[in-house]
Amino acid sequence: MSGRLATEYAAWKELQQIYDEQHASLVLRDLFAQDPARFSRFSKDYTDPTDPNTTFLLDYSKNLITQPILDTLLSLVREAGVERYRDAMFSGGHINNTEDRAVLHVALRNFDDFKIQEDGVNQVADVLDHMRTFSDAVRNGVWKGYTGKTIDTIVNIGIGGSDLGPVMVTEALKPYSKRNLNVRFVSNIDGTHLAETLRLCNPERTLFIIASKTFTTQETITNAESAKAWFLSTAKDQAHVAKHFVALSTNTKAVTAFGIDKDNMFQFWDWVGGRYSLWSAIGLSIALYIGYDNFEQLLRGAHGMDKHFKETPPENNLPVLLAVLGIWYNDFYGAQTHVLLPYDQYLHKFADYFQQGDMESNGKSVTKSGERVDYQTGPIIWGAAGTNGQHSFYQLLHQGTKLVPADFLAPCTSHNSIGHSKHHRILLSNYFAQPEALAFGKTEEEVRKELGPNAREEVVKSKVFEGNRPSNSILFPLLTPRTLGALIALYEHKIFTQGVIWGINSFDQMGVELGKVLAKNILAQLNAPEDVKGHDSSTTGLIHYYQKYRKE
Ligand SMILES: O=P(O)(O)OC[C@H]1O[C@H](O)[C@@H](O)[C@@H](O)[C@@H]1O
Repeated sequence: MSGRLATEYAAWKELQQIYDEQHASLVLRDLFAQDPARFSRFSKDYTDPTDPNTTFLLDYSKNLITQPILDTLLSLVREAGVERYRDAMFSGGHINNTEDRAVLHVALRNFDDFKIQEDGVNQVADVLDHMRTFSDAVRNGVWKGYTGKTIDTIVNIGIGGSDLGPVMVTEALKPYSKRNLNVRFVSNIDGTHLAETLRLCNPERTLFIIASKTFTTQETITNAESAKAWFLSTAKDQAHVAKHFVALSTNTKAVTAFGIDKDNMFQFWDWVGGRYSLWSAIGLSIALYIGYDNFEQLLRGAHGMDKHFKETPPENNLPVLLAVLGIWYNDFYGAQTHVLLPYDQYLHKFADYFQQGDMESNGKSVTKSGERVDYQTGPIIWGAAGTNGQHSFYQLLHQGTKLVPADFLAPCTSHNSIGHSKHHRILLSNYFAQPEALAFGKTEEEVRKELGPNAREEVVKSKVFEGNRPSNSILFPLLTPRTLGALIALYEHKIFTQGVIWGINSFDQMGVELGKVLAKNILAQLNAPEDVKGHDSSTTGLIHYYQKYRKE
């Protein structure tokens, strides 16, 4: 267990010095002008080591780096022991030290390639088989509801890691779905979410998937109980539940206590973190929606990236490169956020997904050995699909006072070539233009030339784009299950690498606990004003106001 403070590394100190001395002269316009080979120097073609047809391009030339800076960032990777930690993860080491657990989402998509020893790993193939048999039966209409009708709607009830991955992937891979099967997601405890979803469902033809690693999450269990009550209000007989409710969990006892048959439970293990679980049984809604074969392609794409991450030296290792570039801005330039900008409507949930993936992993302020960090850790992740973002927040990206490093992602070919791909050409012209505008801006001189000698001074100034705003561009042929798997794993390993450098445990989530405990206490006090005890005056006042106006 390392958990060293990142600021103690020699490479970190060196980077600080480089930043202090050079940042004012790191200007993308100049860097490109000085080096005609900059693009080829700072871009990489990825080819899946297990499948030559899965490829993408990562262009990181529009970053505020030179070769010596990148070399120093990579020295930091070596000094922090990223490769050692990576190997420990892949071999089942208990790198989640606070919970004393292995971190083995890579074992869920391994296909017997890496040798991994840990309880449960040898059951992965059986669970995948179970998922295949079940999803085939539902999709082919062999699995029937209690009145003999086929299933037409899947409702996944889960939250956090038991929701966001399946939501993102089913949206992303919609072109691979069988269009006569709907998939819906209920996550929020707000009854509105369940009520509005149930309005669209026929109890005779709906399959509920109760997805919860722990099977104790208040939102999920409450939603699941209410869904069961809704179902039974029509189906009447408890015996019919078996045809309409399945569970995805590590907690067999709680699943059977809920009334779900053990045969209808899809197992996973404590070494699968919630936010890394879409590859496990938690992906059942994905397999149902796009078919098991496509789900397997997703896993295989991720496995290809795992192999790349495990076997490639840092200077050519794409997750490592993304990680160090992020650290350069986060820790030396003081960037607070990182924006994910997919130019693909199918990826419109990508940023939401990595909000949990990144922020729950690296939003920590003590190291693995319990020391308070004296530097910034995980960034705020946000984003939206292009071009919508351009008409919303890009103003700030271009001319605001904040530095927001950006990742632009796009497919060369769209699944929807309407208008002879006219839409896609326009979309991609924006995908190419935005990083260019961010990087190179528009000088005062250029603005003056454009507006002529009579232009008002304030207008000239308002039209200047300072530029020098960094970005990565990722371009792939088509958004296939395999490519998506590779892209998700790319970001997972980026997060891993940054966590190791920051010396934190990226695999626990203690920060979600306190609010849960306080809410439980407050729930017991909501009935009467005199029950409200032990709070500050603000919390007490808020609860009293609610009690005055609520209606059952
Ligand atoms: O799958 P579960 O156990 O219901 O947990 C759902 C979510 O709960 C908490 O918010 C965290 O622990 C998340 O990491 C987790 O994904």
